[in-house]
Amino acid sequence: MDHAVKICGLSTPETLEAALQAGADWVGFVRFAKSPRHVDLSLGQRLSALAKGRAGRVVLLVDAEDAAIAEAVTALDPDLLQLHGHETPERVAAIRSTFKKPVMKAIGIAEAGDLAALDAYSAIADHLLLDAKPPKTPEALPGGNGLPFDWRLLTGLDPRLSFMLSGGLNPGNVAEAIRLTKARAVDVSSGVEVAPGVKDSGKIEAFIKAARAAYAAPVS
Ligand SMILES: O=C(O)c1ccccc1NCC(=O)[C@H](O)[C@H](O)COP(=O)(O)O
Repeated sequence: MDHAVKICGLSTPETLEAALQAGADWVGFVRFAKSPRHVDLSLGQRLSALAKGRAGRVVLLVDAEDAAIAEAVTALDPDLLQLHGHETPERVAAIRSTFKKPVMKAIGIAEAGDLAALDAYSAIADHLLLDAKPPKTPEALPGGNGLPFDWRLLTGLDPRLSFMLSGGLNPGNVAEAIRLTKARAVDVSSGVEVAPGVKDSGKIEAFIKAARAAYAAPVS
């Protein structure tokens, strides 16, 4: 995942094409009915087929049962499963083994103590996504809220730990986020939208360009 850029929550062929043309390494499709970015199986299948061989295809699931995972895997044929709920390390291991797909576990970070979860998940998941914890309001989504966490919390991490950074990134702050956290991969959803669930091709291009420039810059 070195220097990888993921655009999450794509739900139209036009914005997916913009992400692919701009050089996204990963594209994400959300399977969570309460999300404004949710794709049904038919649309997800169509979008995933458009991306096949051009970028890694990620299906995002939240505390999904095996049957729901099975239908998403069958229809969307993902290259990676992103688990964005409260899945335990045991559940992550079971999903990985049952579906024979690499998994990326999202871990919510709000304070230093949240980093304690990293050891258990890094032993099992293929990738870790460090994201902001959702606000404690009943209507908040488990992710995709456009909120950053305090990136300084990551400065003491073992430099060998590879993770994807997300939460409130946008074209204007992604370079600083990469510089501060040394994240080897970045992920965005709200920061390339004009309204919840409505992606903007220009913002997608700007985000990928800014991340690429940051990764090309000499390390300070
Ligand atoms: O995007 C959603 O609607 C969503 C719903 C449920 C769980 C996760 C969800 N999104 C996760 C992401 O898009 C990102 O991986 C991450 O949370 C960053 O989002 P953002 O802060 O909006 O860039």
